[in-house]
Amino acid sequence: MPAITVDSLTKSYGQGSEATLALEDLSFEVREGEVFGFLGPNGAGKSTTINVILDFIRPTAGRVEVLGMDAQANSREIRSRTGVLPEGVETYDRLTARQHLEFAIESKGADDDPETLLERVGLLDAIDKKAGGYSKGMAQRLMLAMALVGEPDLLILDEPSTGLDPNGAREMRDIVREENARGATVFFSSHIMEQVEAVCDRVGILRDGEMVAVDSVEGLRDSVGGGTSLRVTVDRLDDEALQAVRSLPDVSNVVVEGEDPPTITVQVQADGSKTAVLGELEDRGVEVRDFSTREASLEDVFQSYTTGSEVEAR
Ligand SMILES: Nc1ncnc2c1ncn2[C@@H]1O[C@H](COP(=O)(O)OP(=O)(O)OP(=O)(O)O)[C@@H](O)[C@H]1O
Repeated sequence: MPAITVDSLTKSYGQGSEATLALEDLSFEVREGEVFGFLGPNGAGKSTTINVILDFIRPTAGRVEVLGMDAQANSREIRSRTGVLPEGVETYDRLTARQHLEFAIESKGADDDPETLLERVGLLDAIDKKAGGYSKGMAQRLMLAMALVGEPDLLILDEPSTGLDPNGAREMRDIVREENARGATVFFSSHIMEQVEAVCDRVGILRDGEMVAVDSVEGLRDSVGGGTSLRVTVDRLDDEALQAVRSLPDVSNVVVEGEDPPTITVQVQADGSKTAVLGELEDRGVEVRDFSTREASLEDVFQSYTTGSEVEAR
């Protein structure tokens, strides 16, 4: 049984000409026991999906099942077995971290110890301080501790690294791993590939309300094929030159990265194709001002799936 099944989900906000189509016929599964990274740029529809999963908003069409139950009919039971780190801070200024946790523990009928949870998220020092005086990162740590209450079967984390410094982001990843090792399924959203590739078994890439890729981190890595990313700055760009580069063998993901100065990035698979790209541009009368190369990363895959229309997804 999958932990989450999203089936033909459509959500539009507003009506008539004012309507925004946030999700369009979205389908995917999160398997039991996996860490699933839900990636997409701002506005792709990640929070909307999470809000439907938790029955905070109702879909326009389609259906969602969570832990084998209907998301709408069984939302109460689903929430009792799920730990949620929502997007944006939702702490109460006048309550301390201990009071926040006591409240969460009582509402879930759990028997966790607030001190143990706060120690795990690195907030034990501030246990009796009011949340109103917390930094963004501290508030985020407190919200995470609340999500961990009651050893949930499913953790849903919406942009969990928001407000965290690099150390905090690393600790967050450690907690995701520990929770997963305990048996929890983890579903987390991010707009930064780097944050998900270290901990995720699989990644789904969302763009404009549609899933454009779902694969294991390994599979995505294979799709970059150990190639090289070449970045070229030129004096001008035209369609003919772009088309010529696109039609070269062993060249993919030709993306116009900037207009001023005109810059393109290209993924090349073979050693010779780098010179072929530069040669092709010069043959078309385009002057190469500068170029650099680096090993292609998953970030390149993410970028190629989520930017502009100048994309040739492989
Ligand atoms: N309550 C709302 N009313 C109208 N439009 C909305 C509402 N909530 C979201 N939208 C629109 O739906 C689309 C998807 O938004 P959503 O917040 O789900 O994206 P997201 O991927 O979570 O983005 P972010 O990374 O910025 O949080 C956007 O175009 C957004 O403007």
